[in-house]
Amino acid sequence: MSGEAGPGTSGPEIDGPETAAPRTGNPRTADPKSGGLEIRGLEVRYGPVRALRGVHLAVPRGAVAAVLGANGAGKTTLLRAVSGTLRFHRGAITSGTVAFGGLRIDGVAAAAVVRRGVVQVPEGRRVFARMTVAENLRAGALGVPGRRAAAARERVLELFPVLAERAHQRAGLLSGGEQQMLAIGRALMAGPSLLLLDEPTLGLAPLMAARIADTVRQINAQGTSVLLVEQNAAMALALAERAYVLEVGEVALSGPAADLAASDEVRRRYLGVGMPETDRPVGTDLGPGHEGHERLERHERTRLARWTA
Ligand SMILES: Nc1ncnc2c1ncn2[C@@H]1O[C@H](COP(=O)(O)OP(=O)(O)OP(=O)(O)O)[C@@H](O)[C@H]1O
Repeated sequence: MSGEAGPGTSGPEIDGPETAAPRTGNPRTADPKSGGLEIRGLEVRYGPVRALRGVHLAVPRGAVAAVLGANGAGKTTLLRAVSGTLRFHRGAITSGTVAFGGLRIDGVAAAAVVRRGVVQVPEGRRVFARMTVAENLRAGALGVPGRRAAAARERVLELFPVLAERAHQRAGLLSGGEQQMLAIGRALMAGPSLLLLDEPTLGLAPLMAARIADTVRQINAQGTSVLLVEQNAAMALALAERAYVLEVGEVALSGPAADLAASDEVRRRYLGVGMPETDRPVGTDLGPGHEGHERLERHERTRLARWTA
């Protein structure tokens, strides 16, 4: 990683790549009550492509942490490594650990990671387009006991009243912003302790993006931790307590979000280039992992079919 992105250019409070390790020791022995996410020395590969290297990151319980970085920096890969969905994209953790609530979750199947309370909202608002809004929400509550699912549904509809109004509409007919609300709502149906959000404002008009940001704040205020990946650096730094900047698969900078927002380095490289992709139409940001999304969707459909059979 380039030395130019180190602490010298960014103020004393910001950790450079060498000092980004979280405080706790072995995740196997970490305090389960801490409830936080701890990533240590993470390396991820897609076949010969190394997408992440030596990544340390922590999201304490109840916190919002943001991950910034240019296209291809490895942000989505990081979320996949946490949610156990790498294998749907032909990727694998080749080194390091991911722990949540003091227990290792690397190597744990995606459905089991959800049961541990970690749920990802994938990039590109992957709602089930042909299913209704209500069916999409129900799909998010697979395996959740009835009473808890009903409470989760109530919470979701309170956060997003428009989803109640559109309950019987096909998800594919919703606007981009409404689809994003549905994608977040579906994730919340599982009652997560940690929500992984991948570019939730991508392609949305500024007003809708601000609404989504408000909702993220609300969700966090209700007790859910958030790991937020965003190219809209200004928004992410305003929401998060702590932030990480990924560059070509490595943590180049990390520290309190306010310090990063004030750093010349971050201002020059990431602020003011906040939303370069707002012109992209909703749902077309497929990138190299597109096939994987389809595999993941097939996997979810199979689970759904088993459940409804
Ligand atoms: N399924 C895949 N197969 C092979 N390479 C992949 C796959 N998914 C991602 N990559 C590669 O891994 C690296 C990190 O990609 P990733 O999508 O995690 O970056 P990102 O920061 O989320 O970028 P973006 O903002 O464009 O989504 C890139 O070099 C990308 O080309």
